[in-house]
Amino acid sequence: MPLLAGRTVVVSGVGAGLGHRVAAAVVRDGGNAVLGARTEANLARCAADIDPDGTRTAYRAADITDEGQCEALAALARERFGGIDAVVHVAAFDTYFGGLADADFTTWQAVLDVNLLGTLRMTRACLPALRARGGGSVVFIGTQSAVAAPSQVRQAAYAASKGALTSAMYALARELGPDRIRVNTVLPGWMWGPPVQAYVRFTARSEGVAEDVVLGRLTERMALPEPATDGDVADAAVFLASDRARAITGQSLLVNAGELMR
Ligand SMILES: NC(=O)C1=CN([C@@H]2O[C@H](COP(=O)(O)OP(=O)(O)OC[C@H]3O[C@@H](n4cnc5c(N)ncnc54)[C@H](O)[C@@H]3O)[C@@H](O)[C@H]2O)C=CC1
Ligand SMILES: Cc1ncc2c(c1O)C(=O)OC2
Repeated sequence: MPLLAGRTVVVSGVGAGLGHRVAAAVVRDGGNAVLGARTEANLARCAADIDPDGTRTAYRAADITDEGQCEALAALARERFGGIDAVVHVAAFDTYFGGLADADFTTWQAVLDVNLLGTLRMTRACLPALRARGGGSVVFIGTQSAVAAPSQVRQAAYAASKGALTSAMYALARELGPDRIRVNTVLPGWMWGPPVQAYVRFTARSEGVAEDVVLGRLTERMALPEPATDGDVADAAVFLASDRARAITGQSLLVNAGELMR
């Protein structure tokens, strides 16, 4: 049987990068994907791409800083597909990098409001539906920067927001375990998708070096020759979302081509 046959998975933060890949993997593996993000045009494009017939996707604009919009996304899943089996939280404020000395704490608060509280808001909105199914799976997307000195600097707010999410996972795994709701985290490292591709292009151009040189610097610390792609991270997320992970909860899974191994 396909991994997600008959299952409905809510995906937050469906833009050009990981969210699109998770949604695609859900449909590929036989599930229904309910897509949320702030920009409806991106959602329509994603749905048309992964499900041209429109039978296994539904979408609506949902900003995870707004509780009502989180609840509306969960309601859409119930209306369209009769419930929720899993939620994968991709949405994140991941573009802000700045040092502590010149920190603008208003921005730092916004990072926490999206990455930490937004993810928890969205989780809460899905809880009644997950409970009604007799169990389910919650998948957070963290970052390797939350668990080790990263290959990036000037991102204390971002790393802290994702680290707090990983910590919340432990408490929630215990809290929701009796209802057979599992809570796990995928920790990507440098993930080869549109945002990192744009970073490599930008850095190569601004330093006047070839893109291969910049990519070489990123992969230097990895055990494997190439970085993980957003598709690799999506595959880990749909595994954790599926019943094949039925005995796995409260766990962090690094998907980073072995970057921290040496
Ligand atoms: N790119 C990388 O190498 C890494 C990415 N990550 C994490 O992976 C996930 C996906 O990242 P990418 O594919 O790189 O970037 P992305 O830009 O595709 O993903 C973030 C998405 O969240 C959306 N979003 C932002 N604020 C939102 C809000 N308030 N409500 C709803 N949606 C909102 C954005 O519009 C975007 O579509 C993020 O959680 C990111 O923190 C973690 C480690 C490395
Ligand atoms: C948003 C983001 N971009 C790039 C990277 C990370 C990240 O969290 C990370 O942990 O390692 C590389």
